Amino acid sequence: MEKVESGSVENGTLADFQIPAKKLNVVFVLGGPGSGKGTQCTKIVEAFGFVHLSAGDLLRAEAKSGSESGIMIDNMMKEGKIVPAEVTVKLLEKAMKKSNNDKFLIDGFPRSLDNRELFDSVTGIEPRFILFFDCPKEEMERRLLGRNQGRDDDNEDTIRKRFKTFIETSLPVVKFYEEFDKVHKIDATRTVDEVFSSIEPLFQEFKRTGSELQEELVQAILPYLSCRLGALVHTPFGFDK
Ligand SMILES: Nc1ncnc2c1ncn2[C@@H]1O[C@H](COP(=O)(O)OP(=O)(O)OP(=O)(O)O)[C@@H](O)[C@H]1O
Ligand SMILES: Nc1ccn([C@@H]2O[C@H](COP(=O)(O)O)[C@@H](O)[C@H]2O)c(=O)n1
Repeated sequence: MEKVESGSVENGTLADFQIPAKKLNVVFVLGGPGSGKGTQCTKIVEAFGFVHLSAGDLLRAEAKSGSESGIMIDNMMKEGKIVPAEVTVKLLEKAMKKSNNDKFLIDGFPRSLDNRELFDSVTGIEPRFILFFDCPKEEMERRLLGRNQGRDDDNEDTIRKRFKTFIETSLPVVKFYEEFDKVHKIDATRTVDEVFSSIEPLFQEFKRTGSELQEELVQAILPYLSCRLGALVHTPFGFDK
């Protein structure tokens, strides 16, 4: 098993992170397979400027990358099993360090008590709260079979295994956080917009200010501006003909 380099951690902070762990805003998004986590994360990102990190997406990308652990990840996902925490935490840590943002929605994580414990000891990050999408199995199954995104695990056999893992391994994480009053349980059976309306108030404190929106705009147009500047420098008389 690959081990997370402990050299990357200093006093509960990610050493090469620009922002101390305590100042990062992390929300964990949990719920059964197909309960609508990814769909709502997209809407939260649009409205509140979070970075969306889906543990499942990171694992799928790693599986495709041809890395040493790729085949093991692929096999575990096909069996609906939880990939060893060392692998998933490392991928999340890497993705978080790459971002300048201080607000992260971590979707589909922690999926086991092992996931939770390792993330805590490696990053020192305490989640602000946990969104838990509550949805009956029949509705989740209907949604997964209709998703049509070419996922290898959206078939009846793997879906059955994913539900079993969810009940046996992931629900204990929700119970853990319930003890600390950190869980917002959301009725996920409603329409996408209704579900979003019910979670929106939980994110009001993260509403972007005017200057943050301005900064985002500057960041978005910077690559274009530097490209134009480069063109000007290389054009005789300093302008395009
Ligand atoms: N409230 C909703 N009502 C009906 N369909 C929905 C709703 N939310 C999401 N869906 C649809 O259900 C399917 C699963 O949604 P989504 O991918 O967001 O779930 P998920 O919880 O992220 O699943 P997984 O854990 O398997 O990645 C998608 O096809 C999505 O369009
Ligand atoms: N923390 C996690 C998250 C996911 N997995 C594996 O990925 C599969 C797909 O996850 P989705 O969130 O995209 O549905 C899941 O069934 C697990 O096999 C994991 O191991 N650990």
